[in-house]
Amino acid sequence: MADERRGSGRGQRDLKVRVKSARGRRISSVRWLERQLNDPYVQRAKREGFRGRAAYKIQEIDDKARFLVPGARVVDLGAAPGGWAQVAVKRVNALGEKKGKAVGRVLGIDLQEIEALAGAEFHVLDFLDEGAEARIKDWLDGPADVVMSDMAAASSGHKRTDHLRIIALCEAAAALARDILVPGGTFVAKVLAGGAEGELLQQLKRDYASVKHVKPPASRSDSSEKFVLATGFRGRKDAAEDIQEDAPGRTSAP
Ligand SMILES: C[S@@+](CC[C@H](N)C(=O)[O-])C[C@H]1O[C@@H](n2cnc3c(N)ncnc32)[C@H](O)[C@@H]1O
Repeated sequence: MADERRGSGRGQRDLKVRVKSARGRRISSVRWLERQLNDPYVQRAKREGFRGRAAYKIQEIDDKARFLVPGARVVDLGAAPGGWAQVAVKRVNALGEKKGKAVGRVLGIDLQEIEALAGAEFHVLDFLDEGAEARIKDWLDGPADVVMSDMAAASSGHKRTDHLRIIALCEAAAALARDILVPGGTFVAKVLAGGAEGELLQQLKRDYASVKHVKPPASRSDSSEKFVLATGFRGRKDAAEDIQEDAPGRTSAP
């Protein structure tokens, strides 16, 4: 977090401290601190060893939809600092911990470096770069059961621009999901108010048995964020052929 101090007196200086929020916006540190101190999810994340309160968003979504199952192969887009990955690692490896059996896989990418996490593999990558999808496919080396995206571009301060940017990220994530998901797979991605719309929503409805928008309790009520949750990937004829070549016989997570 950037921290810049202006003003002369100490009280005045403290009040004028500015911090950079996760989205790059500058907000008052007083407001930010108040929010952190009063936020039960922030305190809980500290107690439970999560890297951020965002972890509870995917935990709550998955508590209802149950796609992070033991053995699942998960792609985590916009994974820094690693909260969603922590939840995924725990859930896809549950059998492994108990019985020492084959475990799931969590592959995360982000613009930023992510601190190592046992059970996950992280790469620094701009998902919008040409060739990003090919690199993820190379690293994954096989199909995925879940593609999840919490990617959010730095806020421009202009609602419509932010909405268009997040939809562009969501569209790119959906395109990857369409290429690598096994039949029955799940796609979950952050969108803003208005949700997935237009061609993206139509495409998701064609590709998945169920498409809905969810706002988990951990997502702040004053935030326009919500998530599109698409389950029961129908499979794509050509995608299915690619997947069979890579991993014969694989249809879904055990
Ligand atoms: C809200 S944070 C993700 C939090 C994460 N799910 C967690 O639980 O720790 C959004 C992330 O999206 C990443 N991001 C935004 N645009 C991206 C892009 N084009 N490629 C990769 N990551 C991107 C940002 O760097 C940021 O770390």
